Formats: sequence, structure tokens, C-alpha cells
Amino acid sequence: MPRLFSPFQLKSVTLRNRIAVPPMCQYSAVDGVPNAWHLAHYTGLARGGAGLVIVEATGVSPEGRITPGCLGLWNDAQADALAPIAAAIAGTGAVPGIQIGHAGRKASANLPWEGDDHIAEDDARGWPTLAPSAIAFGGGLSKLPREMTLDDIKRVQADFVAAAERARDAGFKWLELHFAHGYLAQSFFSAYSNQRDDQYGGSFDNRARFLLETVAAVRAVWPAELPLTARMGVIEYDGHDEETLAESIELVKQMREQGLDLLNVSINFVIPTGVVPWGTPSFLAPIAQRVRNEAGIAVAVGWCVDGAEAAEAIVAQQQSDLVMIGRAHLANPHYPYQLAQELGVENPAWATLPAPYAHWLARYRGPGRASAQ
Ligand SMILES: Cc1cc2c(cc1C)N(C[C@H](O)[C@H](O)[C@H](O)COP(=O)(O)O)c1[nH]c(=O)[nH]c(=O)c1N2
Ligand SMILES: CC(=O)[C@H]1CCCN(Cc2ccccc2)C1
Repeated sequence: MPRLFSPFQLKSVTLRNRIAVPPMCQYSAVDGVPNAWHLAHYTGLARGGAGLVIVEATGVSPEGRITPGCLGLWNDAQADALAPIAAAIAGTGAVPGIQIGHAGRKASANLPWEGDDHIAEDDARGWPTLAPSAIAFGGGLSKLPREMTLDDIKRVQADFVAAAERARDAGFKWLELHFAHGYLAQSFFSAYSNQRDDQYGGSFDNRARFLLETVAAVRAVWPAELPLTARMGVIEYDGHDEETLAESIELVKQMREQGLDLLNVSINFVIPTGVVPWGTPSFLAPIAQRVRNEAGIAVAVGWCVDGAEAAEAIVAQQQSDLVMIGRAHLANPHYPYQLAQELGVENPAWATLPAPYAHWLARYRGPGRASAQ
């Protein structure tokens, strides 16, 4: 049996395989409330056979969203609308996860296909942005954020806790804190974006403080038997990768001690000038292996994992416990079925798809194919 299709247990949760659908914004919500699009989208992905489906970046507050089309989890209406989505994912045999975050200085942006840049200052759709320091990201995201006060920091951490409680009550079984991709938490840890001179800036401990405090606060309300995870960039591709990775691994160790169960290893994206090796398949897998081995924590990794052999190799070579496969799932929501076929899994349809699909795909195949059982 290919390692990609072996189960994975973390705390009381068992994934049917190592394939995860990573969070992927749909930019389709109004006032942060999911709708028919999200129910169909997530149910369809979960039916494809992945072990874990993580709902997209969901704002812990209105200003924590990236765009006006992003999901939120700051009120009961949003939580009530997310509950059927969690149930629908679970109903397929996948584990329902959700990512909660705050977009920081990258917030108040247009939809990607409507500019992918900050909403104009005079456009009422936008809002003032918050960050560790009054330093803009740059490029199309050059809006100057307001430096957060200590009260802002405490309020945002409380928002993370409240969103985690709502996610718990909505039926999600896997929580991912969005600490990656240049959003608020990542921007606290990076000296590029955090130039504070109080206890939240400067030294390693001070830059790590927001993240560690948030993990500890969320851990206190997230059920002990359910995985508490984070997605965090550990590399900027700015020419200082070894230094960034060493600092990041130390932070991951401390987050593990605070109760983090798994790290979804990703890219920092704190500056617009990083040189990401897009042309190299599975480029982040060796980095994930470093984190897994040196921080002694379970990891997930994605980014350009190209095909069945590549995905299998990552798990078989113990570079990562889970493989996050995003865009391939947008192209083919039943992608795990294709992976099972390519890896020679016995009864690939029944190994991945629900009975109404599997029965007919496993039988009545053409000549030279699997015979009808
Ligand atoms: C449309 C869309 C939307 C999102 C993403 C990507 C895309 C394409 N990605 C990144 C995603 O989870 C994944 O890491 C990347 O797509 C790289 O993996 P693939 O190469 O697509 O398998 C992403 N990442 C994240 O942590 N939270 C999110 O909400 C999103 N949103
Ligand atoms: C919310 C989040 O983390 C996402 C939003 C969309 C772009 N993502 C980053 C990304 C860059 C290049 C290719 C795919 C994805 C980050």
C-alpha cells in the first residue's frame, strides 16, 4: 500500500490518508458568511477522497480578512453557516479543518481577478489596516498600516480565541492558525515588518511573543484531543534562508511546547522580492524534513507537489507526514482517485470515492480494464 494512502493519527483524529486539501480562498462570501458556493465547493472537494480538507483563511475579525469576499468567524451567523460545511466534509469520511487568521497589512485588498492590490483609500469597500509597525508590504499592497497598540494586540488575540471557540462549536476537528504568507502573525515574527521597540519587537523572544501567546491562548479553549496546528513560513527566499530557518525551527519548538500538534510548513511572503524556486517540484519538502527532524513535530507540506510519484516520495521518504495539494484539486476535485490509480492502490475508486460513484467506476469497465466484480 503506498504510504500516501496510509492512515495518519494525530491526537484523537485519524485521517484516512496523507492527502490534504490546503486552505484556498474562494473570495465568495458576503460579510464573511459562507453560502451555497462554499457548501458545494467543500463538499465536492471532500468527496474526492482526501484525508483532510481545510476551509480557507477565515478572518477572526472584519479587518482581519484579506478581501471583502473572505470568510469570517467573528459572529454566530458565520459559525451557524459553517457548521453544515464541517458536517458535509465529515460526512464524506474526510476530516473537517479550518484556518483562522488575520491579514494584517495585506488586508483590505481587491479580489485577485479584480486587481489583487489594496482597495483604493477613497473606496468605501476598504478599511484601515493594522500591523506590528507602520511599514507597508509594497508593490500593489502599499497601503500604510497603523502600528498596533498593546490593546490592539490583546483584542486581536482575543479574536483568535473567540474564533477558535466558534470553530470548535461548529464541528471542525482540525484547527490551523494562519501564521504564514506575510499576514499579521508572520509579520510579527519578521524583522522586515516588525520594528517595534516594545516587548513585541526586536529580539527573537519579542518577535515570537505574539505567536506564542496566541498558540497558548487558543490551546486553552481548543479541545485537547483535537489537533491544534499552524501554517507558518519558515523561509523567505531572500538570501538569508539558513538564518531564517534556524530562527523558525526554534520558534516551532517553543510552539510545540505550548501545545502545537503539527506545523504546516510554508513560505514567509513578508517581502515582495523573495525569489521562490517555482520551477522546482516539491521545493519545500526538504525544508519540511528539516523542521520535522529538528523541531520534533509532525509536519505537512505543499507547494508545487507535482504528481503521484512526487507526493508518494514525500511521505515514503519521511520528509512530511501530510502532503498539501491545492490547485490540482481545483482542476480535479477527485484528484485523490487519480493518485490512487497512478500509485496502483487496490480498488482505487472504493479507496477514495463515495459508493454512488465508486460502485460504477469499479465495475463495467471497458475491455482490458478491471473486470466487473
Ligand atoms: C486560489 C488559492 C487560494 C489560496 C491559496 C492558493 C490558491 C491557488 N493558498 C495557498 C495554497 O494553500 C497552496 O499552498 C498553494 O496553492 C500551493 O500549493 P499547490 O501548488 O497549489 O498544490 C492559501 N494558503 C493558505 O494558507 N490559506 C489560504 O486561504 C490560501 N488561499
Ligand atoms: C490566504 C493565503 O494564504 C493565500 C491567498 C492567495 C495567495 N496565496 C499565496 C500564493 C502564491 C502563489 C501561488 C499560490 C498561492 C496565499
